[in-house]
Formats: sequence, structure tokens, C-alpha cells
Amino acid sequence: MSDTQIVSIEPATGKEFWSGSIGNVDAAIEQSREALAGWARRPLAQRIEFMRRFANEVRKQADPFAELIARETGKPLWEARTEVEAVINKVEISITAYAERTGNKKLDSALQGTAAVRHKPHGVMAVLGPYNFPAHLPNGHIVPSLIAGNTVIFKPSERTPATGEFLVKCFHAAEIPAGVVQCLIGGPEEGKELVGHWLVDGVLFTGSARAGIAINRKLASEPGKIVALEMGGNNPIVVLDTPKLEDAAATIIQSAYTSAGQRCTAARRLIVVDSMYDQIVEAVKNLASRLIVDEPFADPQPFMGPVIDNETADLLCDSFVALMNRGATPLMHMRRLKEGLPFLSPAMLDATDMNERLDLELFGPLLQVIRVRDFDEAIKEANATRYGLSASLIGGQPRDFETFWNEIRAGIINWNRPTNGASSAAPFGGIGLSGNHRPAAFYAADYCAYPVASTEMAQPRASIGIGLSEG
Ligand SMILES: NC(=O)c1ccc[n+]([C@@H]2O[C@H](COP(=O)([O-])OP(=O)(O)OC[C@H]3O[C@@H](n4cnc5c(N)ncnc54)[C@H](O)[C@@H]3O)[C@@H](O)[C@H]2O)c1
Ligand SMILES: O=CCC[C@H](NC(=O)CCC(=O)O)C(=O)O
Repeated sequence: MSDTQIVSIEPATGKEFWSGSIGNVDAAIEQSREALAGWARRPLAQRIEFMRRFANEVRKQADPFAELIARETGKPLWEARTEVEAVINKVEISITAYAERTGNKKLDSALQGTAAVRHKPHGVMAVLGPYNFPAHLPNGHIVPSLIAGNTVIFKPSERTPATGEFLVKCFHAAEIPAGVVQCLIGGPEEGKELVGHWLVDGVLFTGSARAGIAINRKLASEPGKIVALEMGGNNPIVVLDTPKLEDAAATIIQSAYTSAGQRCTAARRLIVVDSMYDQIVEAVKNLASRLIVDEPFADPQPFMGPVIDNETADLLCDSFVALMNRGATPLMHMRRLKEGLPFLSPAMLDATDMNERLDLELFGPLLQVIRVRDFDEAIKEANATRYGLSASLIGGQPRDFETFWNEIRAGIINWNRPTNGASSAAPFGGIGLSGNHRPAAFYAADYCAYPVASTEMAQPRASIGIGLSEG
């Protein structure tokens, strides 16, 4: 990345494969504002029709789109295909969500006229995207914003600009006017400029807690700007008694290592009751040793690819050593698998005896195991985080899950299912450092429009019944 250019590097090869000029924030905002009135005034049915055309464009381009995502992020092609599928599915889900959560309502009341609730768009929305789901997650803000009548400036992650550009081209191929949705190439500086610009009405952010907090701080004196923060997690997966060891291990592996652990919902902490500890750790190790880590287009397809870049791989390896230095015991070492490239082996250490466990999101294939005496201690341990995105319970009885659900502080609480792989048809967000109570997915409709209450009569009809002198 230079002052004027952004370069995208393929994680699996280290080769530069895309470069583009950093966009002009003021010009993008001007274009977005110009397009706003025309877009917002279109009938909802027309905006919906445009979204369906967009879904069709993505469907037509599904193969090259998935290949691009796989190349730019390093995720396996099979997984990139599921991301493209999620982009397409987002359209119908968002149409339903808009009707259900932000639709218009008329409340009849004869004497007072008609009471109505309707929704309006906020205006110009800045969407700031992460690198791990460079199409699906920003799209989860863009589609509901456009349905509601907002215009959008999407700034993809500086590490996945090509995917961002491709996504926006699909909107334009659907004949959505250029000013209605734009791709602004840039890094954190352009992100900051967008956030602070007085002509931006909303900031829809998906990324790290560090950047989310900076955005929140910057907007402290602008209460009128809508801000949705979808941030990271330090997610627990708790294991109680279960006879299904292999299934439990597979669920743990999926939770911790899918996308090379680069999911906000990835399990970071495996909390196991004493009676299950040896069997579970052994089963996870056995299965993990068979996971294929390879480049996205390899045959057979890998379970996971590299992490996003060498800097991230170095940071994760250093974190592994730092945890050992603070008292953690390695159970599976984190290894660099290919010289000079960010391929990492799935890693696991036992953090039970650490003096102080660090409440950080380590965004990669690194799982920390904590041995506990019983369920009470497991719940206490699971809640020992400032984050609160997702949590899973493996094993136990229905009453255990009821207790887990009641006690755990998180936005997603699962039973015998992975911590990740959340549904777009449900709300998706967390508490604490994971979010600001504006969940995305089905509930994205809520932050894309604001409600307006009206009481209405065709003619004025009023009388002052009290406090008038004779006249
Ligand atoms: N909760 C969710 O829905 C969700 C989903 C995916 C990823 N994530 C989180 O995202 C992180 C990984 O993504 P990342 O490394 O790309 O995140 P990041 O925070 O580094 O960057 C996200 C976006 O914000 C921009 N940005 C960075 N600093 C900014 C600032 N101060 N002001 C304005 N914009 C700024 C970046 O350029 C990028 O476009 C992980 O923490 C992960 O948990 C959360
Ligand atoms: O990396 C973070 C989220 C990954 C993913 N979540 C979703 O896809 C949410 C659904 C949506 O926003 O439509 C997961 O949980 O694995």
C-alpha cells in the first residue's frame, strides 16, 4: 500500500494480483448525496426489483466471484462458493426482514384520526468491511441499506479490495445507478474520513474491536449518526458429559479452525469438565492431525487455507509462544507449513495453569483449552470475557442447556452445534466488545431505517374544551 495505491497480495502464493488507486472520499460523498433523493423516492417495489436483479448478476458470475474470493483471502474454493451463495441469499432474506421489521403500519382510531408508523432511510451510509468475509458481510449491510432507500459508499478492507470492487460491479451490472452504491478503495485513513464526514449519516462497520471502539469514540459527539458495530469475539465452547466423542471433536474442530480460525464466531476457548478432558483433547488432536491445510484450489480440497498474510501469521506464532511463556502448555504446536507463506497448522494449548488468561481475540487457528471441575466453573470461565458474540455447549441434558442459555452473556448461544456458521435469517451480533446492540443479518433492517410516527386527518377537526374565555 502506497499513499495513492492499494495492492492486493494472494496469501497462498505471496504474489501481487491486483492494484488500484485510493478513492477520493469527498467526491464519493458528493455523488452519493446527489443520488440519494432519486433512490429514496423510488417505490419500494422498484428497489426490491433492483436487488433481485443484483442477485441474478451474482448468480451469473458465481464461478469467477468465488475464484476471486478464494484467491484474495486464501480460503478454500468450496468455502468461497458458500460465501457467494450467502451473498445471493441475502437479498430475499433482507426483503422479508424489511417487511417484517420496518414495514408500514396503520393504526385506526376514529376520534384521533389515523395513526401510522412508517420508516425513512437515514441517507448516505458508509459501509466498512473486513477481510475475512469480504463480500458476504459488507453485503449484509449494503442490501438492507439499499432496500430501505439509503445510498451506500462501501470501503472494502485494504486487504481485499478486488472482492469489494467485484461486488459493487455486480450492483452496477443490475443497473443500479453508479452513485447509489459505490466502492471506495482505501485503508483505515479513508475509513476514518468517511466516519467523521458531516455528510455521512450512518456508519455500518464490521471488523476488530480496536477499530470499532475508535469509531465509537470518534462519533461520541454525533449522536445523530446511526452506528452499527459488528466486532470480534473470544468465544467459548464448553464440553460436558457426552458419549458422542467423535461428533463432539468434529464440532470443536469446525468451531475453532474453519476459515483457519478467521471468523468472528470462531471458538477461541475450549472449556472442558475434568471427567471429559483426556478423551476430548485426544479426540480433537486426532482429528486435527488429519486436517488438510493447502492452497484454495488444491485437489483434494483443503479444510483450511493460509491466514491472510505473513504479518498475521507471525503475530499468531508469537502469541503462541507468549502464551507458553505465561504458563500455557502446548498440546499442538503452531507451525509455519510453507516457507515464506502464511500457512499455519491448527494449534492448541492448555491455558488452565496460566497466572492470568488474556482476554484477547487471536484471529487464527489457535485454541486455548481450560480444564474445569464442574458446570458452574465452566459457566464462570465462559463468561470471563469482555466480548460476548457466540458460545456453544456440547453434551449435557436439556436442563443444562437451559442453565447455559440463562447464564451465558452472548448474542448467539448454541447447543451441540458449532459456535460459527450463524444463520442470516436470525439476528447476528454480540454484546460487550462484540457489538453495540445493533445486530446484523435479519435485524440489519432495524438500523437501515428510522421509524416515523404520524397521526393524520383529511381535514382539521379540533376543539378546545377547556381554558377558553367566553367569546
Ligand atoms: N461481528 C461480525 O460480524 C464480524 C464479522 C467478520 C469479522 N469480524 C471481525 O473483524 C476482524 C477482522 O477483520 P479486519 O482485520 O479486516 O478488521 P479491521 O478492524 O482491521 O478493519 C475493518 C475495516 O475497518 C477499516 N478501519 C480500520 N480502522 C479504522 C478506523 N479507525 N476508522 C474507520 N475505519 C477503520 C479497515 O480499513 C477495514 O475496512 C476480527 O476482529 C473479526 O472478529 C467481525
Ligand atoms: O466472521 C464472522 C461471521 C461469520 C459467520 N456469520 C454469518 O454469516 C452471519 C450471518 C449474516 O450476517 O448473514 C459465522 O457465524 O460463521
